[in-house]
Amino acid sequence: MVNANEQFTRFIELKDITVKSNDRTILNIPHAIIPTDRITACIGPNGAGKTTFLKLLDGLVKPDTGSIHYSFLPKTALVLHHTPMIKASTRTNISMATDADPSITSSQIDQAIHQVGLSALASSPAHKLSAGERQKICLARAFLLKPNLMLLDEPTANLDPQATEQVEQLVRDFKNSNVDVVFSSHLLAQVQRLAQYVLFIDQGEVKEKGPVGPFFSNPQTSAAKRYLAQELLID
Ligand SMILES: Nc1ncnc2c1ncn2[C@@H]1O[C@H](COP(=O)(O)OP(=O)(O)OP(=O)(O)O)[C@@H](O)[C@H]1O
Repeated sequence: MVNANEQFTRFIELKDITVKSNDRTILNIPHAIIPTDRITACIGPNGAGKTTFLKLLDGLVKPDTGSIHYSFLPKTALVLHHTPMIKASTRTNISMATDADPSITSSQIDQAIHQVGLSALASSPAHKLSAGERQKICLARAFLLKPNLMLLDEPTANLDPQATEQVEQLVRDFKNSNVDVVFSSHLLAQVQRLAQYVLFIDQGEVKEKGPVGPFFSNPQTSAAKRYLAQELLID
């Protein structure tokens, strides 16, 4: 059931979710709603469970208990950080999306390369590109799969400010072309720039959630207060 104060047009509802690994509980979410009609950020300390959470939404990780209800027919694309490139051109790496969807056309590939700003590097060896350029390859490949929900795990990890800005703009472009986005990040300023909604995950639990503004100005839980204070020290 959706909280009466929070009217979402598209959302994912989790009930009684646990994800375990070797008897260790990695996620424990009795109930949570993730609005996908707005850009949603997952934040929390290292090892909190953010990547596992995104994999769960993607279906890559199956819950040990509980259920996930999508208010729409999900077609997800998950982009993990540190995705390796094959030793081939940018275009070939992006074309690998056709393995998952053979109906992708050559002109759609060109369009995706153009959209992420890699036209000049289309023939360059992908494994020699910068971290930012490689991330754009991953985003282009994911976008080609025509998802309605992009799940991005730390999409600007290890990127410089200029590449970060470009990737953030691509995320906005995705949203503007009706692709919902849920992303994880350790960059609080980025979350405030990009997201409208935030989920604070700590020790495998969604400890706090809500619109970005109130979360940052007035966090409710001691765990979120502590996390924000510590992150701001190193931001
Ligand atoms: N395949 C796995 N097998 C065993 N343990 C795992 C596995 N994947 C994740 N974990 C554990 O689950 C916990 C959550 O990991 P996860 O990568 O989801 O956290 P995170 O919040 O994304 O961390 P970070 O911010 O460091 O990327 C960690 O303690 C991790 O060691």
